[in-house]
Amino acid sequence: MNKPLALIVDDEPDIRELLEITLNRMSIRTACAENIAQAKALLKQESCDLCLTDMKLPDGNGLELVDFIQTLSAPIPVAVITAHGNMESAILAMKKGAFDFVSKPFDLPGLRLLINNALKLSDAGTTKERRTRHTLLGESLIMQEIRAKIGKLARSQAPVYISGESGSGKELVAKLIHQQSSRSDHAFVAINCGAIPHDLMESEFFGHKKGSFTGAVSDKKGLFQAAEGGTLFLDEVADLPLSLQVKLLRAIQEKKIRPVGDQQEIPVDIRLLSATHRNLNDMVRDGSFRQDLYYRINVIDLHVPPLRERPGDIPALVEHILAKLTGANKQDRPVLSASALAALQKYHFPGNVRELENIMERALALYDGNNIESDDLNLPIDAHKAAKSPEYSPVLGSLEDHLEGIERKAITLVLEENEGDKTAAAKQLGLSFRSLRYRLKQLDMDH
Ligand SMILES: Nc1ncnc2c1ncn2[C@@H]1O[C@H](COP(=O)(O)OP(=O)(O)OP(=O)(O)O)[C@@H](O)[C@H]1O
Repeated sequence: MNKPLALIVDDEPDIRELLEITLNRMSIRTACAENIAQAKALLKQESCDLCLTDMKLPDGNGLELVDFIQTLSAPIPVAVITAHGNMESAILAMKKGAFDFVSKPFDLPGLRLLINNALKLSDAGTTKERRTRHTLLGESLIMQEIRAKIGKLARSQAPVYISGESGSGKELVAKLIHQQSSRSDHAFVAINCGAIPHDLMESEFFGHKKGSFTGAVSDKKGLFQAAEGGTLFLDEVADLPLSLQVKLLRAIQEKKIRPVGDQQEIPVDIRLLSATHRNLNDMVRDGSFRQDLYYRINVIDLHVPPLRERPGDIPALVEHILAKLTGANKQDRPVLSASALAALQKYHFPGNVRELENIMERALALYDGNNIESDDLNLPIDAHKAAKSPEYSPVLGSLEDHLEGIERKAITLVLEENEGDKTAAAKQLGLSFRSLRYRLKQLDMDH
C-alpha cells in the first residue's frame, strides 16, 4: 500500500522540518510549500491525502488555501496551524471547512492524533454505510439538506451546536455525525447537563482523584475521558452553571482537562457536539451563558426544524415507528387510515417526533381491526390552539392577568395530557423542571 502524502505549508523552515520529521516517523510522506502559490501548484500536481497550513503566509492567509481545497473535485482534510491562543482564526478556518486546528508551539501527541484522524477521514467514505445504524428519516427538502450537512460535518472536528425543539431529533443528528465520522470506532458519550447535580458536575465532567472531596473514595474518570477518541454530546448545554462554563471553555481551548484534586492536566481528544431546546442567544444577552463559550461551541450550527413545519415527513416516520413497534412481522402491522394521517399532519406536535412515537404506541394498544383511525390516535387537544385566548381588551383586566390566564390554561392542558407528570410536561412546554415548578408556585397551582 502506498504511504499517504501530506502537504505542509509554512514559511518558517524550522516548522516545516519539525513537521516533516514527525510525519515521516509516522510513515507519512511529505511535500512542502512556503507560500500559497506553491501549495496550490503542488495540490494540482500531486495527489495529497491531507494538508497542514500555517495561517500567516507571505502571499496571503491560510484561509485562502482552505477555500481553495474546498473547491477541488475531491477535497482533502485540511488543518490550520495557529498561534497559541488565537482561537478566532481557528474558528474562522473551521467555519470555512478546515477539519481541525493545531496551535504553536506544537504538542506532539496532539499533533499525531490530529494527523491520524485526518487520515482516517480519507478512507471513512468507503465504510460509512456499514457504520450507520441510525437513520434520520424524512423526505422534506430541509431533512434532505440536514442529511447532506451531517455527511459534511462528519468530516470535520469542529464543534457543532444543534438547536431545535424538544424531541425534534437533535440527539439523533449528533449520533449520526459521530457514526459517519472517523471517530466512529470510539465512544459516543451523551450527557444531559440538566440532570447532573451542580456540586458533582466538575467531577462528572473531568473526573477526580481519590480523597479530593468527601465521598471521593477512589480515582474516577470523567465523561471527557470516557469519550476519549470519540464524541462528547452535551445535551441541554444551556443548563451548565457559569462556574462549569469557564472550565469547559478551557478544556475546549487547550484540549486538556484537570481532574478535581489533580495537579496535572491530561490531554483529551474529543469532538464536542452540543444541543439545547432553549435560545442560547437570549441567554448570552441576559448574561446566563458565557459569550466566549457560545462562540466556541457554536462554530457550526445546525437547526432541526419542528415536526409541524415538515408534515410531509410524517408518513415515513409513522411507517418506521410502526415497524419498530411491531417487529419484523408485517402481517401484524396495522395501516394508518387516510383520515388519521390527515389528523396527524394537522397536529401541532409540541413534543415533535418523540410525541409522534408516543401517540403511535398508544394507538397500537387501542386500535381495533386492521386500520388505525383518527380516534385511536387520541390526539391531545392542541394546547397551542386551545391556549389562544380572545383578543386582549383592557376592559377585561390588566395585561398581566390576561397573560397569566393564557399561561395557566396552557400549563393545565399540558399537565393533563401528561397525566400530571411534571417532568414530561416541562419538556413539552420547553421549560426546565425547575422553572415549571417555579411557575406553578407563582400561579398558585402547586397542589
Ligand atoms: N428524522 C427522524 N427519523 C427517525 N427518527 C427520529 C427522527 N427524528 C427524531 N427521531 C426519533 O425521535 C426521538 C426523539 O429524538 P431525539 O432524542 O433525537 O430528540 P432531541 O431533540 O434530542 O430531544 P430532547 O431535546 O428532548 O433531548 C428518538 O427516538 C429519535 O430516534
